[in-house]
Amino acid sequence: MKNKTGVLLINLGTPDSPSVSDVRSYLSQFLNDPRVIDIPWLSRKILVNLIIVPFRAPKSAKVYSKLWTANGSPLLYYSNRVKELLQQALGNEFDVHLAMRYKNPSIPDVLEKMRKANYAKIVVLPMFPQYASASTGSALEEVLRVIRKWWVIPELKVISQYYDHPDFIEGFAQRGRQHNINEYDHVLFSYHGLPERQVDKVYADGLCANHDCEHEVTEENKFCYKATCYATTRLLAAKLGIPQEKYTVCFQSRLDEKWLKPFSDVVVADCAKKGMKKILVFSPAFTADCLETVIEIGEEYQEIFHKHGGEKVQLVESLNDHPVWIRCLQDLVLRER
Ligand SMILES: C=CC1=C(C)c2cc3[nH]c(cc4nc(cc5[nH]c(cc1n2)c(C)c5CCC(=O)O)C(CCC(=O)O)=C4C)c(C)c3C=C
Ligand SMILES: [Fe+2]
Ligand SMILES: [Fe+2]
Repeated sequence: MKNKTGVLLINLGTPDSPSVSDVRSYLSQFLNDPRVIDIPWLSRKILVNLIIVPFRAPKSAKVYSKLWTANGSPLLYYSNRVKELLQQALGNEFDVHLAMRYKNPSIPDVLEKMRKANYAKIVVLPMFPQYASASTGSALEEVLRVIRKWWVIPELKVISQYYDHPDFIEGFAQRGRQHNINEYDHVLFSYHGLPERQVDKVYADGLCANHDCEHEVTEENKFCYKATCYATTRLLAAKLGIPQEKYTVCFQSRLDEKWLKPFSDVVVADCAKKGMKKILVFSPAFTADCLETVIEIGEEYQEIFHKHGGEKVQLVESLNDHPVWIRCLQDLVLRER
């Protein structure tokens, strides 16, 4: 056992079931995370536990019921598939494990199994291509919180981001090529949104606005989520030959107005108002189908587009268990050897 390397894949997590109580418990764990709702403790407790969760849980539970399949939540189903396929690809020098930042399988439970396996080395690989404190940062903090108490702390390798990995880009490009891009009036690259203040916090001067994040990644902005989302987009658009005037980068799932702009739902409505009939939407912050892609883009944006005169919003399937995505993860792990 000792010569093996343990690989810990981490995804965001999903409720145990679409019931209101399981969704409430999931939202409560998720939104009480100080890296997600980054306001003072008392304000967060009041806002999250007395306002957001009680009102949101019943509504979100209805939406989760639509998302649920015979295999359960797509996020968990595909994360497990990826774990199995990555294990096959890496072979028996590695043990691949999967944990979720929120709910199950939990990071403490999975790490306890890994502690007992006594690995000389552990590679921690969050399934988020672009770094954000609310996703990657939170997952890594939780891993470190648990491992810091171990008597034996093994060699640890942490992969913070891979927004420009050639196989990450190629995987999404292959998903895009399943559609005839020329048939579409416009292409959206819709990323999960973030509060602007969270993006600003990666800078010494506290201001993303002082950097040219829409056009370049530099030493100063390399952990700026906005900059890496734009960088992923440039690489994907170049690979697929989509000219700049034919696509828009936008940010979805906002909780309030001070989140990254332009907002995806507004861009969708504007496309329809301009007379566009068919739009294609990539969502490359997510590596598996989930509520935010299947329902928010596939159903809610479809309704918005239709309401304003558009016809079809086509969501590009996420990487899910695509072989090129598995090759990307395999390369990220082997690089750490
Ligand atoms: C790119 C990864 C993600 C970041 C960054 C992120 C930030 C973030 N999210 C919320 C609030 C919610 N997100 C919800 C669902 C959700 N979020 C991500 C990924 C990131 N979130 C995924 C993959 C999912 C879907 C999970 C699934 O089960 O399919 C939800 C729950 C759904 C809902 O009620 O709308 C909330 C709430 C915040 C506040 C935030 C950063 C500040
Ligand atoms: Fe989210
Ligand atoms: Fe920035």
